[in-house]
Amino acid sequence: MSGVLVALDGPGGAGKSSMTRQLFDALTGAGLPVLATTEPSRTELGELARHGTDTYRGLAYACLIAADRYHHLDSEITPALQAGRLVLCDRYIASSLVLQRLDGVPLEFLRHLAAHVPPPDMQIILTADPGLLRQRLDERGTHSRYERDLSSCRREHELYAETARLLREDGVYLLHVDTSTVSPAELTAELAVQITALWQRR
Ligand SMILES: Nc1ncnc2c1ncn2[C@@H]1O[C@H](COP(=O)(O)OP(=O)(O)OP(=O)(O)O)[C@@H](O)[C@H]1O
Ligand SMILES: Cc1cn([C@H]2C[C@H](O)[C@@H](COP(=O)(O)O)O2)c(=O)[nH]c1=O
Repeated sequence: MSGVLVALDGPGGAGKSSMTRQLFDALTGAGLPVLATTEPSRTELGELARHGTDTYRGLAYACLIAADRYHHLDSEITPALQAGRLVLCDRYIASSLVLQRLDGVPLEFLRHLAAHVPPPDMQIILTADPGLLRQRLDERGTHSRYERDLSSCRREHELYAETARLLREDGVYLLHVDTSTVSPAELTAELAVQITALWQRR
């Protein structure tokens, strides 16, 4: 039996990590065999990518992120899917199609790098108004140079909207969710219903 891959992406501060944890708790509690994971991965290569945003940029960083994704697929995601598990991945291809473009990497090159990456069975894009994202990041603290100022929040927000359109055109099942108007608990419940329905249809 094959598993299901759900990717959560969206601008910094949209709530990807919080929602991944809440969905893990809700879906595990409902008896589903969930693996929650993240990109960059928790491997040595992933840690290099996660902590290397001030050292590596542009094409080189895009290749580092892509290498980590292929290694993550080989070492963790594909075995879990083959074992019939539900994989929740905090950041996946959509993050590259946005963040690496913020670095000036051409879309065509990024698509080429992702040519052998399996698309998720469900792509969730969490979003919120850029001003609110900025406020959340200022309160929580930023994680990287991509979260520096309001103008980068705005550009990231626009690129996620464009990326959502591109992924839909490619046939990816995509939910684009605004987190500014719904409470985290309501959102978790709503997304857990959608994921459970997908799980039952697999
Ligand atoms: N739906 C929400 N409503 C209000 N605050 C939220 C919501 N989701 C997340 N937050 C808060 O916003 C901050 C950022 O959340 P989180 O770290 O989950 O975002 P993220 O998308 O994973 O960010 P990053 O890309 O920087 O890792 C945290 O302080 C979190 O508590
Ligand atoms: C998957 C992915 C990640 N990144 C970068 C962006 C951030 O600097 C870190 C992730 O940290 P966060 O706590 O989740 O914000 O990795 C990237 O540039 N491209 C990617 O595809």
